[in-house]
Amino acid sequence: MPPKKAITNGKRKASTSAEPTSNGMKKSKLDGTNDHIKEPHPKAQEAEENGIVLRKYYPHEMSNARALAYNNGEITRPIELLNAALSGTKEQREKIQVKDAVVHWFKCDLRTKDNKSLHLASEKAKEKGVPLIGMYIVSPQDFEAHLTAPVRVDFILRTLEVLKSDLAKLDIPLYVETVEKRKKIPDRILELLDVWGASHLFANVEYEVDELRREASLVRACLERGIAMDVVPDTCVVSPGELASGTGRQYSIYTPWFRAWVAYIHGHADVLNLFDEPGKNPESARKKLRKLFESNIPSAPENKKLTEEEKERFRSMWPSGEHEAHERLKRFCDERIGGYSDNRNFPAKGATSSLSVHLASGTLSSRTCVRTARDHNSTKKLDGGNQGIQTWISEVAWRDFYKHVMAHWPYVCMNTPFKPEYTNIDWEYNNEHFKAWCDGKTGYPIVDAAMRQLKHCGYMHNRCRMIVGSFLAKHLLLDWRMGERYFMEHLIDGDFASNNGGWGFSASTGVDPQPYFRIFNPLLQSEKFDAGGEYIRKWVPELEGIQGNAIHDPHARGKGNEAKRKGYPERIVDHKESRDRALARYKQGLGRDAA
Ligand SMILES: Cc1cc2nc3c(=O)[nH]c(=O)nc-3n(C[C@H](O)[C@H](O)[C@H](O)COP(=O)(O)OP(=O)(O)OC[C@H]3O[C@@H](n4cnc5c(N)ncnc54)[C@H](O)[C@@H]3O)c2cc1C
Repeated sequence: MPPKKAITNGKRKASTSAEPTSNGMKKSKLDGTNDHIKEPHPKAQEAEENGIVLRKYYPHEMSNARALAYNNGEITRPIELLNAALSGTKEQREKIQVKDAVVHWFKCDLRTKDNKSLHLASEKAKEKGVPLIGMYIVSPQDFEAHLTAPVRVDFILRTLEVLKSDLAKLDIPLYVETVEKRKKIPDRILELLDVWGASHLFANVEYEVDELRREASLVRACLERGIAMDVVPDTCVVSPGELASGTGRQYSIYTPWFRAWVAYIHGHADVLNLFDEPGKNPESARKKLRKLFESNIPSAPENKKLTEEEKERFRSMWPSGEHEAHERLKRFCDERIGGYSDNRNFPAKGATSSLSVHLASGTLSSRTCVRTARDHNSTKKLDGGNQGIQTWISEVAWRDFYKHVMAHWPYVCMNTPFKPEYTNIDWEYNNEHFKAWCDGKTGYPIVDAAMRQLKHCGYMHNRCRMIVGSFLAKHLLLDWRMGERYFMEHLIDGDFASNNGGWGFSASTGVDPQPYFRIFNPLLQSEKFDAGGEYIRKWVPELEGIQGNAIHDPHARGKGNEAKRKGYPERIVDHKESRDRALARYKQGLGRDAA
C-alpha cells in the first residue's frame, strides 16, 4: 500500500496543557458545548490521503482534544456501552425461555475446546434438549475495513472447514453466510434467529471499537424481539477492566500490570479452568437442520484472493485448525519452552512457539496456553521455577495487556496514538522510502531480511518486528501508521491490539514504549541477534555468498562491489544522519527543543 502522495503541511498543533491525566498526557479544558471535540485533527486530510484513515468506513482523524475527552471519561467508551447494554437488560434476558434453538456466533474464536461462549450456548441448549447452531458471517467489508491480510483470510476460511467437520461429528451444524455490507450484519443475524426460532444468541467479546458498539446495539435489538443475547469475556486470560492499580486507575505500564495479572490468576484459580467442548446435539438435529449442515464455506472475496502458488505455500507453512494448534503447543512445551528465555530473540533459531496465528484466529485460547505452560513448570505457578516458562507466559500476557489498553483507551483503535501529543511530530510521507522498506530494499540487511520474511511467510520474528518498526518510524521518519497498516495487510497473525501496541512501542508513540530517544541501531541489532548472519543469508539471497562480519553491512565492510553485482541496494539513508534527524524531529514535535 504505497501512500498516494506526499504532503508537507505545517506542523500539528500541540495540545494545550493544564493537569496531567492517567497516561501522563496534559489535560486541555473542554468548553461547555464540547462541539470543538468533533473537529477533525488539523492534519486529518493528510492521514486520509496517505491511506491511514479509510474514510469509506470511518470518520476523519480525530483531534487530540477528542482523544483527551475519551481519556478523561467525557465520552463513553465502547466497552462501557456494551457493559451497560448487558447489565441493563440482564433481568429481562434471564427470563427468556429456550425456544427451538440456541446459537453461538463464531468470530475470532474458531475452536470447540475451551470456548466460553460456545460452552454456555451448549449448556443452554441442553436445558431444553434443543439443537445448538454454530454461525459464522463472512464479511468482505469487514475484511477490507480491518485491513485483514489475504493470507489471514485464507487461514480463517481453511479453519472454518476444520471447525465445520469437528462440529458435524457432534451433530452441530456450522452455518456460514456471506453478508456483503457490514452494516447489514446485525439485521441479517436477527432474520436468521427468527427463521431458526432461536431464543438465545451467544458470542465472545471482541474488544475492537466497531465490534463493541455493534454488539451493544445488537443485545438491545435482540431483546426487542424476545431474544437473549449474551456476550462474554473469553479471549484474554484476565479480562480488560479486571485489574486496577492501588488508586483505582487502569494500568498504563506493563510491569506493574503484569505483577497484578500474575497475582490475580494465583488468587483466582478458576481463571485457568478450561471450558468443556459442546455436547452432542439431539439426533433429530441432522434432519431438522439439514439445510444448515449443507452450507458451504465460501472462497475468499475478490479483494482478498491469493494466487495458487501463494495458497500452496501458505498452506504448507501454516496448517489450519485447532488440532494443529494443540499439537504445536504441546511440541513447543515439550521441546523448546525451557530454552525460550535464552533463545527467543534470535530470529534464525526458530525458538518461539509460532502460535500467534492460532491465538489471533482463536483456534487456541490464551487460557489453554498459560495453563499448559504453567503445568509444565515444576512450581505449578506462573512465577518461579523454569525461566523459559515464566518468560513465555509473560509474553502471552502482553497480548492481554494490549487488549486491556484498547478497551480502556479506545482511541488507539481510531488512528490516534496512546500519547496523542505524538501526533504533533512532523512525519515524512516519502513514497520511495516506504516502497524500499516494504520490498526489503533499504540496504540494511537485517531490515531487508525481515521484510522479505514477512512477504514470504505472512509472519515475522518479534525481534525483527521491533527492528523494522523502529527503522520505519525513526530512520525513515515515516508516519508509523503506514507501517502498522502494511503489517496488518500482510500478517497471518494480524491482531489489531498487538500490532498497534507493537508499533506504538517501536515508534515510541504508544503505551509503555521505548523512549523516543532510544533508537535501535540496525547494525548493532544485526550483530547481536544474527551474529552469524544465517537469518540474513536465508532471506536476502543477494548476500548469500558474503562471509564474515561483512554480512551485516557489506557496503561499508569491503563487500560493496560483490553486493552491488548481485543487485543488493546501497543504504537508502545514513544511520547517523537519520538518527540526528529523528531526535530533532521528535523533540520539535513534542515541544522539547532547547528554549
Ligand atoms: C511492530 C510489531 C507488530 C506486531 N504485530 C502483531 C500482530 O499483529 N499480532 C500478534 O499476535 N503479535 C504481534 N506482535 C507481537 C509479536 O511480535 C508476535 O506475537 C510474535 O512474534 C508471534 O510469534 P510467536 O507466536 O512465535 O510468539 P512467542 O514468542 O511464542 O509468544 C507467545 C505468544 O505471546 C503473544 N506475544 C508475544 N509477544 C507479544 C507482544 N510483544 N505483544 C503482544 N503479544 C505478544 C503472542 O500471542 C504469541 O503467539 C507485534 C510486535 C511488534 C513489535
